[in-house]
Amino acid sequence: MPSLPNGHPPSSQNHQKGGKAQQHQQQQLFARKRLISQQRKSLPIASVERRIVDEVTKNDILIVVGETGSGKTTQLPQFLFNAGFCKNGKAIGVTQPRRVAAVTVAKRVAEECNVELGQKVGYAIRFDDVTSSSTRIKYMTDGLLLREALLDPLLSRYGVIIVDEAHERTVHTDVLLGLLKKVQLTRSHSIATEPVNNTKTDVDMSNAEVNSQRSNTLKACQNAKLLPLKLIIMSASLDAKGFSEYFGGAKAVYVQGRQYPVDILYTYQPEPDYLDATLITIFQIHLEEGPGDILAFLTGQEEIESIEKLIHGRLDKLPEDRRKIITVPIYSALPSEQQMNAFKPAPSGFRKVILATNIAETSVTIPGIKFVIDPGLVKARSYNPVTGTESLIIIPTSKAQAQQRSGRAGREGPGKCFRLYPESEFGNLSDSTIPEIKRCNLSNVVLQLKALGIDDIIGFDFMEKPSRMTIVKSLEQLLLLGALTDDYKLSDPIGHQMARLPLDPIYSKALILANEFKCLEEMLIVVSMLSVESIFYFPREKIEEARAARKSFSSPDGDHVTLVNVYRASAECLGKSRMVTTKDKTIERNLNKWCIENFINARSLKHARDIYSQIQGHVQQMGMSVTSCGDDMLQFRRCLTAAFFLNAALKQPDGMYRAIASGQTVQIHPSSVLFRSKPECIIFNELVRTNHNYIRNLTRIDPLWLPELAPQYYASPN
Ligand SMILES: Nc1ncnc2c1ncn2[C@@H]1O[C@H](COP(=O)(O)OP(=O)(O)OP(=O)(O)O)[C@@H](O)[C@H]1O
Repeated sequence: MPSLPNGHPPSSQNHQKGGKAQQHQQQQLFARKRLISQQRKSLPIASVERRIVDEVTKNDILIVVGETGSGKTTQLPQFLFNAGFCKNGKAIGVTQPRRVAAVTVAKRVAEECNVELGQKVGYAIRFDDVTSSSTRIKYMTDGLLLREALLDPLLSRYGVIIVDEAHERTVHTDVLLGLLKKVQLTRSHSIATEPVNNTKTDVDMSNAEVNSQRSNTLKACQNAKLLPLKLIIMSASLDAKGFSEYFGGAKAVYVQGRQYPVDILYTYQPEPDYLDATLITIFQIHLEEGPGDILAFLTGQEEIESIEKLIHGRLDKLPEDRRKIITVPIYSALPSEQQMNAFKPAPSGFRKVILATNIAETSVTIPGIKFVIDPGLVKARSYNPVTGTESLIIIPTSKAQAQQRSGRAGREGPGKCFRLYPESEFGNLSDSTIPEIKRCNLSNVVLQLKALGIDDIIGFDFMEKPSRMTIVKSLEQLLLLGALTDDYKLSDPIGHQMARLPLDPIYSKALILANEFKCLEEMLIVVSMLSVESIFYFPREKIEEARAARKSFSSPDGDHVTLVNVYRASAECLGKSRMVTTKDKTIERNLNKWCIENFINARSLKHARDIYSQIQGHVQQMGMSVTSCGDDMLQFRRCLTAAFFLNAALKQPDGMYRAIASGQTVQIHPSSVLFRSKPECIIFNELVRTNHNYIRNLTRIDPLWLPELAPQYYASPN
């Protein structure tokens, strides 16, 4: 019998209490299992299990289209597992465009299968792998599967790959589709074999190990008879015809029926201010509708934060008993643990209002959501290959996106979706979203394809080809960054190192250079801080105090050094080493306090610190040592120039700037610490297009450094 801490045996009363509690817990568990089993049986897909298994058996490529919530993501992999598709030791891989979906769906499926997460069912996303050698159903982001292909070019550990939410057409999905087509063809022609088991991820290995593993895998596959790869393309809002044509007339299966109805409501008139309309709708639902949580779609972190404040401001004016609302933000720049808060139930009696970007648009089931508010807008990437500039713009959603958004309601019972535009406008929306590959800089894609051994990028079998000009521009950029040799092959070691870092090529190069310039610590800080949104926080009611607080960190050298100052100060305030992490509760409390006092966005800073430690792990694995240049900011600015030389701008007589590479006229964003001083020459990280071309995140440089540090670009006669 276990004894209590004071040495006494537990009393029989305690024992009884423990026994009752345990019994109650067991009853609850049993009831939950029964509920889940009933839910599964009632899903529309449950009635076609046999048919789906037959179709997958007969067809190597299958397109599955079914209503949102019909059970595709959670059930189909289980059907295939139960039908014996993993008997040969192979796994079923399911890709998702977003991390949050991969994680939450894996958790649900593990629960449905009654197994521990990471065993039979697991997930893997960038920086977080919850799988083991026994994992047979693996949810992951599409980007992660692409990285796996770097080491295992024939994806030999998978018997089935399901590309879920293919309608989203992210850049990764499109590249993956082309790659999977090629892998499938190669695998069906290969001879003889044993499964190739890679348990290491690329970051665990040195360059030589990576190359040797790739070539071993290739040899094993060539000498081996790999089972053909089964490929399933899935979505609720898919252009099945287009996908079928791309895959040589692949068969499409339609799963009929939805679980619960969702009422769609439109406004009579277009709304002049969608944020205000969102706010009004939230309160209308709260005051007039029955119980149920609300999911509102907004376009970004800043909007989410401002609506959050407005909600709380208005709540204060309501009678005490009507104030029971909790707000939960969810957007991609939020760390995964914080994203998971959206999935936790609201305290009893409270209504949860989730303020989300399109990150919560597909695949996820957020328990409790009954009402969806959709203003019909989304922030999307846009790329101009002529100037080589990428920017984020707010555009109307497509019909497919609107359908996905409404599909987040009606998953546990009937729901309502409030579209904040007239019904006539819905008819004018485009059917599907323009594939991201047609509206972004492709340097990352080209680098990945080169690392996969695919050299002919223009000839690659994309479902929809990006423009030739965009590809050429990306090749040029990679050449200038030193990732490619003169004959456009991946350079060694720089190109290989850049491909292994899970960052934009320009940031990967910045880290490699910083290692040489002995300021890797500062560059890691900058890359981490630039990976999150809005470090500084300017509440309207305390704007002067917030400005004064920022001034205390400001550097006349520019925004990058200012970010380094913030990061260092945050660590110093904790009295720890500079690189302290934020896992400890006391540290977290101190950090929060410090952030409030200094008008720093605590969420963003914590996220930046987490990213810092993750990338630090990567660069250390690659053999780099994280040294600091201390206060020698000259050295650091020179390094920034060597890395971001493509984004240099010169002041013009009228006070505007000319971006040297694109020739565009740009101006300094008012949020920059250099807004007033307007130095002669600067490098910048971001071009934001509103009614002006604004540049953000700047550093003052000496123009003479450009030909010295980037002779490949500035010393050439062109
Ligand atoms: N985490 C969860 N908690 C509660 N119920 C869930 C959860 N995940 C899934 N479900 C239930 O399972 C149903 C099917 O979900 P699933 O994600 O498989 O549907 P889907 O057809 O893939 O939808 P979508 O096209 O929107 O991704 C949901 O409607 C919901 O009832």
